[in-house]
Amino acid sequence: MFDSIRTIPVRVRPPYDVRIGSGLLGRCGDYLAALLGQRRIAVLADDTVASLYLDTVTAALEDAGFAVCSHIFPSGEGRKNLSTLTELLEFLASEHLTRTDCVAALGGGVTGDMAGFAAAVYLRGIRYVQLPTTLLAAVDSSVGGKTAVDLTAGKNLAGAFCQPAAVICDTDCLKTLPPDVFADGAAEAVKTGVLSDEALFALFEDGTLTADPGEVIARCVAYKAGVVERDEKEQGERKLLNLGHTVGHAIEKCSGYVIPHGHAVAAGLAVIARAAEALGWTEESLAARITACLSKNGLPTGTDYSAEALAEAALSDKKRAGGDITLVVPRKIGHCELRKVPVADLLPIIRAGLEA
Ligand SMILES: NC(=O)c1ccc[n+]([C@@H]2O[C@H](COP(=O)([O-])OP(=O)(O)OC[C@H]3O[C@@H](n4cnc5c(N)ncnc54)[C@H](O)[C@@H]3O)[C@@H](O)[C@H]2O)c1
Ligand SMILES: O=C(O)C(=O)C[C@@H](O)[C@H](O)[C@H](O)COP(=O)(O)O
Ligand SMILES: [Zn+2]
Repeated sequence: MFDSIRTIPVRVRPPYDVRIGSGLLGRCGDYLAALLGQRRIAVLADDTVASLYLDTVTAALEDAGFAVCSHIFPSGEGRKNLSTLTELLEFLASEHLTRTDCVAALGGGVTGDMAGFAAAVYLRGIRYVQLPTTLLAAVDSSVGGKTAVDLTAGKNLAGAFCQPAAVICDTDCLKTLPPDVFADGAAEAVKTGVLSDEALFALFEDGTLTADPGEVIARCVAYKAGVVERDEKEQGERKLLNLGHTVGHAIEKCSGYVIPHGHAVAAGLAVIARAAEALGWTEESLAARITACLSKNGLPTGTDYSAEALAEAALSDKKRAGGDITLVVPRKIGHCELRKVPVADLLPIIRAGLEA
């Protein structure tokens, strides 16, 4: 028997559902056929994920009447670039996909971001669905419609807002994740807990994440869906979802994208929490609580890169506007704020977070 399916609506225009449960990949065909009508679908996956799940997904889609083609590319953030995007677009064109057809992003956040971007620009936009297979993609990247690739100058610098038509999250996929990749997802989940409320954050302090990931995914998705519904194009509130990312993206860039996103965000979250406490912006002992929670989930709480290197790398951040940059500052669990500071202040702020 299958576990129950949790369904979280995302009320953007047009709205879509995030379905979370065990065994969903093997049953995705009928659901998608009912949603999209039977048509052609291009499944895009990295090599690791393809070897694990492509046969299951292809069979489920074909059984439901879809004509399926698939394209496999090498895994890793180092491949989230314009060259792979071009490869995906050329594949869709070579298969003569039309505007009534669909793309399926089968994989983690790298695949979801790139396949979503390809779907956003191919023929000026065709529909796509997210089939997240990492914890990070389940709790964060598959929802909300941010798609992107990295440029030499920095992280996610070319992209589009483009919402998926559906998100189908099969929690069984988490069973094949290496511990470090599971931890990457924990970083975004802890971030969500800090933004959301004490009750969600407590789940990551007490180990519920590993005991009941379906519940945690549903709660993180519900929080993110609310933010996206209120501010789809990141004009204000949605910037809060970048908590830990100013320094996190800088760490990724300094490492040449060898340090994965989740680990970098964890370190970035610890740095901004310590800086905020040292500068008197936040309640005492919050940084210690956040860093303890990150450690408990197998994540780093610091970095070897210098404040100078990180501040320089952060200059390409999308929250920079002219001479100012907007930071996401934790005040207490369940309350973070946007704080605009002169770019020149970034170095002493990061230094405070590294030294505290
Ligand atoms: N669009 C958004 O809102 C958003 C949000 C958060 C992060 N992101 C992006 O997501 C990316 C990180 O995503 P990620 O951590 O999922 O990385 P990823 O997609 O590279 O996956 C990590 C590794 O796990 C492997 N993998 C995936 N599923 C597996 C499974 N079930 N079993 C075994 N191995 C599996 C992959 O092949 C890869 O090697 C970054 O590029 C980040 O910028 C985007
Ligand atoms: O959905 C959002 O909004 C986020 O900021 C979620 C982040 O976890 C994610 O890493 C996102 O890709 C960052 O976007 P960026 O605009 O800062 O590149
Ligand atoms: Zn992120």
